[in-house]
Amino acid sequence: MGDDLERVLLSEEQLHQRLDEIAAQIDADYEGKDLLLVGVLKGAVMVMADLARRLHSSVQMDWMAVSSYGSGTKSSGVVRILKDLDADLTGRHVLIVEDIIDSGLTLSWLLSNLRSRGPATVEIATMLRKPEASKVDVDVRYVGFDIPNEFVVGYGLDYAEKYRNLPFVGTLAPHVYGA
Ligand SMILES: O=P(O)(O)OC[C@H]1O[C@H](OP(=O)(O)OP(=O)(O)O)[C@H](O)[C@@H]1O
Ligand SMILES: Nc1nc2[nH]cnc2c(=O)[nH]1
Repeated sequence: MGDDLERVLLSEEQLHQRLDEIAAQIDADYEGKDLLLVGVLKGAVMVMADLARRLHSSVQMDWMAVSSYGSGTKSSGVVRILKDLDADLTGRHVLIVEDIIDSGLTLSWLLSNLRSRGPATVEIATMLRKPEASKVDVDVRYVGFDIPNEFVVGYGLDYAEKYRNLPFVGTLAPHVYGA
């Protein structure tokens, strides 16, 4: 995989240090409350696993898989549920866990979908956020890193289903895109 990478944007150590800080914040914010973490497949698998292990209280974890009806690489904001949650959200404290917010359209849809299920609270944690996300009115409680508007892979993020298992976040060399 090494030859396919252009540069490392965030090292494994940087990601883990930031997760330590975010987990401490979440522990403090949800003290005495039952928390349900909702991971958005597939990209959020790494951040979910690493974040959940850092939390001191016992949390529940559930998963959703969604697909945007966008053409090409852009999300359209029209979302189809491929796998729904098992949990009933009524009265629950829900924390959506994402790997990246790019256009923000997926999350905006997800937020209103989950809010309609009667939870006590719904908040969002994302490892990465791109500048475009600021155009959508979504309040993100926990952000790992604000990154430039570049296509990134690793730590759950793929290009054509590859590179998800890289332990860091990086950019791809032009030859990978066929340039
Ligand atoms: O803010 P947006 O522009 O809507 O993009 C963000 C979404 O894109 C990625 O998922 P993707 O559709 O690539 O699926 P994956 O997690 O299975 O790779 C990511 O995990 C977010 O869910
Ligand atoms: N792999 C990957 N998926 C994304 N989905 C939205 N933005 C990105 C990105 O930069 N990389």
